[in-house]
Amino acid sequence: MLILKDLQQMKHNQIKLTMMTAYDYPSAKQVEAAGIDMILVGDSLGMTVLGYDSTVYVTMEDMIHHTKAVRRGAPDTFTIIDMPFGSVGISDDRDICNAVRLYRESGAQAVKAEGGHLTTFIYNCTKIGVPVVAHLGLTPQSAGITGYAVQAKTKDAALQLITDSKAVEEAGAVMLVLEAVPSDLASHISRLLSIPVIGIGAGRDTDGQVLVYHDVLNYATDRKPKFVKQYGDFSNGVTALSHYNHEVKEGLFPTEEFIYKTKIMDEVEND
Ligand SMILES: Nc1nc(=O)c2c([nH]1)NC[C@@H]1CN(c3ccc(C(=O)N[C@@H](CCC(=O)O)C(=O)O)cc3)CN21
Ligand SMILES: CC(C)C(=O)C(=O)O
Ligand SMILES: [Mg+2]
Repeated sequence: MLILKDLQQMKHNQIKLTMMTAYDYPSAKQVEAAGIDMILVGDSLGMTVLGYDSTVYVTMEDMIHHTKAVRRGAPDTFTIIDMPFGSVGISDDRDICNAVRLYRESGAQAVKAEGGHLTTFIYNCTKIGVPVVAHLGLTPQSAGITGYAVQAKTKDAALQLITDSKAVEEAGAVMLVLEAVPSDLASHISRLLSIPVIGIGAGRDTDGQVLVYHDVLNYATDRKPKFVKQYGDFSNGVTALSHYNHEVKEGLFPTEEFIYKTKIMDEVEND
């Protein structure tokens, strides 16, 4: 498995870092088999696999449950667990207890938390040995306030994002995810920081990219952000399921090859 040091070294060797979300055993197996560097068990699982219209309903238990399955599917891939809404940013003691619990119960190699206000939290985690990935720009847990719009479009907001990025690095963040920000700004921040900057909707000059598994594979997602490129098509699963439905209704399935055959009823009836 690539460890944190390897991943951080890749930035300095100018090798692009790849990250993809996974939420369960089969998706994790596929991401690992594809050779992707890192898995993010995103709280996007609330939308992609649990069917909520927002990430704010995702619980600590949801995150741990899904991450344990991911670890079984991808035991050799560096895995990051999202801290769900309400589990961080409330009070220093609670925040760190939640990070410790997610880290040790899930088996993930790092926790990720949204927002530039978390420098104390990042510092406290780092001090006791929990690696933290920071997430700035569009932070979906705050969508109730910001919506899902591109962030840092004004000069003040751009300067604030630069300040926050520097601050999370100084607090000890091991990596930074930048979501939905102008590409020139993301490029600047990537050069400014020593830690890897992973972009989603942040242009091509970040140190790496992350996308959501279900978006990349067109797997029953509702709407796609502009930054999504679809590389595969799992929606054709519906065609297969319709075919199954039809064959059972018409008595076409199961055929001989799928049937257990004995003469057991001869014996039962001759008794
Ligand atoms: N399937 C999925 N993919 C994601 O990338 C994702 C999730 N779910 N859930 C958690 C967050 C939410 N994210 C989102 C959700 C919507 C937009 C979106 O619709 N953006 C619009 C712009 C909207 C606006 O300007 O107001 C776009 O066209 O990109 C972006 C990011 C990213 N994350
Ligand atoms: C979109 C990525 C960065 C994320 O936080 C998630 O999938 O939850
Ligand atoms: Mg997330």
